[in-house]
Amino acid sequence: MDLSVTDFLALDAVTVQFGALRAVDEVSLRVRKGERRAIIGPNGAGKTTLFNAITGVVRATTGKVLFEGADVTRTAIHERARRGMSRTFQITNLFPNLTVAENMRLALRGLSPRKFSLLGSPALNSEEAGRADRALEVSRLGARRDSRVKEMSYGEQRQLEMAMALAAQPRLLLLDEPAAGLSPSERVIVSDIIRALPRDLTLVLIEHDMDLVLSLVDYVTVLNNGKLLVEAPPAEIRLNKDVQDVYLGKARHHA
Ligand SMILES: Nc1ncnc2c1ncn2[C@@H]1O[C@H](COP(=O)(O)OP(=O)(O)OP(=O)(O)O)[C@@H](O)[C@H]1O
Repeated sequence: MDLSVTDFLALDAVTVQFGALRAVDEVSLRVRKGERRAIIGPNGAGKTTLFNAITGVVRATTGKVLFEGADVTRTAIHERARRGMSRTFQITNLFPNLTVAENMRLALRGLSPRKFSLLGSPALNSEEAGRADRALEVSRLGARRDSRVKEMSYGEQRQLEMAMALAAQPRLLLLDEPAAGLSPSERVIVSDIIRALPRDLTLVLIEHDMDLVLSLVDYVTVLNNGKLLVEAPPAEIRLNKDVQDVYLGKARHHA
């Protein structure tokens, strides 16, 4: 077996502890290059904390995170980003008074809005501008470059977040609830965008909408109380009794 293919992203017994709470409890998983993986589970299961441990927002208390064979467990966020990890957040992270193009510039330069206003509007070089344009096209915002973020729909704002994450040309893209808060028609747009992403881009996504998620991914990891409950292809997930008890049952009660 080719280890460089099988172990694109590997978590070995990762635990993230907040005081007495094990938000993530000895989770091990392997994601292959080009795979599309969903992380699902009820509220508080540890999904976002697991994302944070992968990207470096929090450090694993114990266990290891390996990215393309390198141990990145203690590596800073920006260094993990430089190695090819990119993510979106559950809550939008945009600058509402700036245009789409200006937000893209900030994302590419990693600047704060304060520095941005002090420096004016530093132009992108042609390679960066090309990347920004391609990411906007893929995210179906090619015609919205000059729109102010605050004038766009929430769905378009989520698309812009995706464009900003894609502009970094990641090899691993992590999407935290990309369809949360969207209308049914906006969900269709976001799922079409995700489906059309290059197949060699490895994708890990958290999503509460089961129909959406099961139609997008190759494999599903279910967390419950910080622990890995089930790993299976989408077709098996709906039929799994443990998943029905723990996840679908709770989701029905929420509805
Ligand atoms: N910084 C923190 N300090 C203390 N506890 C935290 C922190 N971050 C998360 N938690 C707790 O860890 C547990 C897991 O939270 P997490 O946000 O990872 O779950 P989740 O599966 O993403 O939930 P949701 O679906 O509601 O977003 C929860 O009990 C949460 O309250």
